[in-house]
Amino acid sequence: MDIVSVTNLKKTYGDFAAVNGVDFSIGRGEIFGFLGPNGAGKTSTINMMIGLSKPTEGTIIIKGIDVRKQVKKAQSIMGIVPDESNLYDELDGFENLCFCASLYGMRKEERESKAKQLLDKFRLTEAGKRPFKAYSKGMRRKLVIAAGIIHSPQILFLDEPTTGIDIESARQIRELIVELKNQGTTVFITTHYIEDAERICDRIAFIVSGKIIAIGSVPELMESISHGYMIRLSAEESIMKYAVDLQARFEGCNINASQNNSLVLASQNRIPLLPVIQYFDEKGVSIYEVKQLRPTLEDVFVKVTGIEAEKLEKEKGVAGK
Ligand SMILES: Nc1ncnc2c1ncn2[C@@H]1O[C@H](COP(=O)(O)OP(=O)(O)OP(=O)(O)O)[C@@H](O)[C@H]1O
Repeated sequence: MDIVSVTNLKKTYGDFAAVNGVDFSIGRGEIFGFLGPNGAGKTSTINMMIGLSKPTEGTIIIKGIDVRKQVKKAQSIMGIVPDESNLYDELDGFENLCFCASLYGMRKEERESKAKQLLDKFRLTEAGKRPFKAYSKGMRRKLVIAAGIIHSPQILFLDEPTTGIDIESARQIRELIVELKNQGTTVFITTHYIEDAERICDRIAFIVSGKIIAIGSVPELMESISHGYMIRLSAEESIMKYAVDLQARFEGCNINASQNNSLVLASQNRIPLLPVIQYFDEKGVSIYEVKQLRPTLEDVFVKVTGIEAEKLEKEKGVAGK
């Protein structure tokens, strides 16, 4: 059952359409990812969904609530984690969390115990006594996320949660997102890290220039590009010299050199393995590995967007990734 339904969403700044007719829905308990390069319209979309900015056109319904008409009611079931910190520099970690909890009407005892629990979960118990301004980038991001989930929201919005932070903090954040999903929370996440999207998202939308150009689960997106069949053969010695002969024998196969002592066979049809192995056997060459190669989400992204995956990840300064 869908908890979010977005229809024909548009945001224009003057003549420029930052979000240009976007439609998607999110199932309850799903992790839904928005993946796209700088300026694609990710933050503009999330800001409209959380009621921070008004759509130029379109509707956003969250758990039956029209966000444009009942923004406060919709926000009461949301957790919001912006890409920039929204916490107080002078307050310590514990005080910041308690303050956020008080905004959601949580009682003193409940907010203090939840704040302690979250500091512990993010391994920030010691840091919880220090002012927020003394935190590293990774610690800041973790505390902002803790503040966004302190009231146990039904749907969590995360804008670029792992951008520019250390590997360990990014891993802890991914684990937490999956844990929240397992407890029934729906998660909307924007990212330009293909690997993050592939690892944790149930469904992903690729957004470029304000439009969704592909949407689906990771396997669905992978199936959407015609890749044919590819296998890689690895031997103890160089087998490149057999490439021309192999190509002549196995019609429709393209043979490419891979690294070291490997060859890659590609074909639009299934490649019969036994005759290929027998061929090498007859030549006295033993094949120690045969691996089927599948397209990655990165291949799909590059194919449907025409944007190099490396460019996408380099855009935001990925120190520590
Ligand atoms: N307030 C604004 N006024 C004018 N243009 C804006 C405004 N906010 C965003 N834009 C433009 O809208 C486009 C989409 O911006 P948005 O921040 O939504 O993209 P994004 O996908 O989140 O990018 P990034 O990964 O860089 O954060 C960009 O071209 C941006 O310059």
